[in-house]
Amino acid sequence: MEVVIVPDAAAGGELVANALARLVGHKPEALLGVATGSTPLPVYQALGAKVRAGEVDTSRVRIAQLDEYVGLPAEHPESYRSVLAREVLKPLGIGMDAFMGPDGTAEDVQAACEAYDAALAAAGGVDLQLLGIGTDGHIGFNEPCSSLASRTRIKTLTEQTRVDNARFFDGDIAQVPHHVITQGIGTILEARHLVLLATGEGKADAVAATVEGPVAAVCPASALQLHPHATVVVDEAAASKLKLADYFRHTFAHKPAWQGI
Ligand SMILES: N[C@@H]1[C@@H](O)[C@H](O)[C@@H](COP(=O)(O)O)O[C@@H]1O
Repeated sequence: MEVVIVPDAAAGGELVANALARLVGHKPEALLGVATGSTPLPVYQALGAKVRAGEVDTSRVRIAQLDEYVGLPAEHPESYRSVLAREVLKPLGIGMDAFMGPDGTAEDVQAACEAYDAALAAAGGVDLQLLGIGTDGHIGFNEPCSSLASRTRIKTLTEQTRVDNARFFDGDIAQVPHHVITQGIGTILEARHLVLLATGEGKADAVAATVEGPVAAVCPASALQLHPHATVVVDEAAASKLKLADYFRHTFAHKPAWQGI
């Protein structure tokens, strides 16, 4: 696992956007796995700027969704499908025909989950999966003690996650669904490159457990330690509880520039 410590969220956004641009440069039809939440927004902004400047051609890029609320109509402004259409697809100039995600309104949720896993595999698999992290170490919506081998399935949110996400629902927790569909941890681990981005002091404990703790289902993000190509990009605040911070800084500073992340 590589840990890159950046000065701030904007620098993290630029670093990850550069990695995405480089990927799309050598694989124009790349399948990019994207995450919602506030943390990846600087990535989408930085990549959007490159698209507008003509530095990146997204005409063949495909986008895959990580997780979704169950029961919110697709057109609800806070369904993750709507959020991604607004925050990722539109700024990157990508049409909904290049988008794939689970159906959060399906009557048979389990069948919709299995269909999504099959669709990801049929599409050739995710090339780069961008991840945020919850304060409890969740990735996607894989709450603590999710099986590290899990596939896409329905999950029940913890109250903490519902409280954290109420800000997107006018601060009204009653509007936050209890159930979600999330790519499983086993599904996420199948992506060719995992990039987890974390910013702010509130993520420092979760980042330390992810990077320096044991691989344990109680911290779902620690599963990244099992992946052959996982990159954790953190700002100084999110890195503040890493014991090996100086080592990570030294290693990245001396890495050959051509290698990227
Ligand atoms: N399902 C999403 C996660 O994918 C995201 O990583 C997390 C953190 O969000 P933020 O980046 O806003 O802190 O929020 C939600 O729970």
